[in-house]
Amino acid sequence: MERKKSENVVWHAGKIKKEDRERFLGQKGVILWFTGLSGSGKSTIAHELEERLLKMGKLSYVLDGDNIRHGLNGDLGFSPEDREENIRRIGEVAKLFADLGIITMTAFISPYKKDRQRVRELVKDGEFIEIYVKCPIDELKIRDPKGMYEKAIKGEIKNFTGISAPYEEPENPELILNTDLESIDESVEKVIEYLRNKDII
Ligand SMILES: Nc1ncnc2c1ncn2[C@@H]1O[C@H](COP(=O)(O)OS(=O)(=O)O)[C@@H](OP(=O)(O)O)[C@H]1O
Ligand SMILES: Nc1ncnc2c1ncn2[C@@H]1O[C@H](COP(=O)(O)OP(=O)(O)O)[C@@H](O)[C@H]1O
Repeated sequence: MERKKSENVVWHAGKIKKEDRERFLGQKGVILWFTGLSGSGKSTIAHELEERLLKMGKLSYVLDGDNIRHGLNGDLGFSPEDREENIRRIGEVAKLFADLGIITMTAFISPYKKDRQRVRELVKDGEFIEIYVKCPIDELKIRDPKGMYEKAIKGEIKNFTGISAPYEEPENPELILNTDLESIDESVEKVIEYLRNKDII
């Protein structure tokens, strides 16, 4: 989607920098970008991780459909163009949250490689952590908590990711969580270990 660049708008740099806020919080501001099919576990794992991090004294926040697709992106549907715009806006919001020093999690299918890559390029190296929440489609058809796959298979929902719309798998994600093989706790622990190893927490 072509967007008009803002003209005659001058960037105003604040006195307080990201590093100052990070020192204040005792953590690094990063984006944990969960990507994967509907029902793979993005939202479940992100919210569980948010709770675990808070118990450890670390501040995080989950951007997901509840606070984005019902609000900021309430005007967008599921065409390729709308999904692209969905991810573009979420990327910009996630960048702002990470700039605050918050461990920012996003839980969106984000099916297109180029859209995820564009978000990666918004922030510094190491600040975009792509987490592929992987689960075979056959398992998702069984989980199907909202009956969405059943409807999509019957053709009652058009362009449904994994059934009638594409999902482009990450090539080199920082982490892969196999939610058909590991428990929610094991996945959460893998992310915490990654954050510790990279001195993010
Ligand atoms: N056509 C189609 N394709 C895929 N998903 C669909 C579709 N229509 C509705 N839904 C429900 O919307 C949720 C996914 O929205 P996302 O914002 O994550 O999608 S995307 O990143 O823009 O592709 C996801 O809901 P949750 O699983 O509750 O997140 C889907 O079930
Ligand atoms: N190992 C697992 N990891 C994450 N979710 C799991 C796992 N096993 C079963 N589930 C279930 O799968 C569903 C995942 O739903 P959700 O987190 O909303 O997915 P998404 O955000 O990717 O659409 C939940 O009902 C969750 O309880």
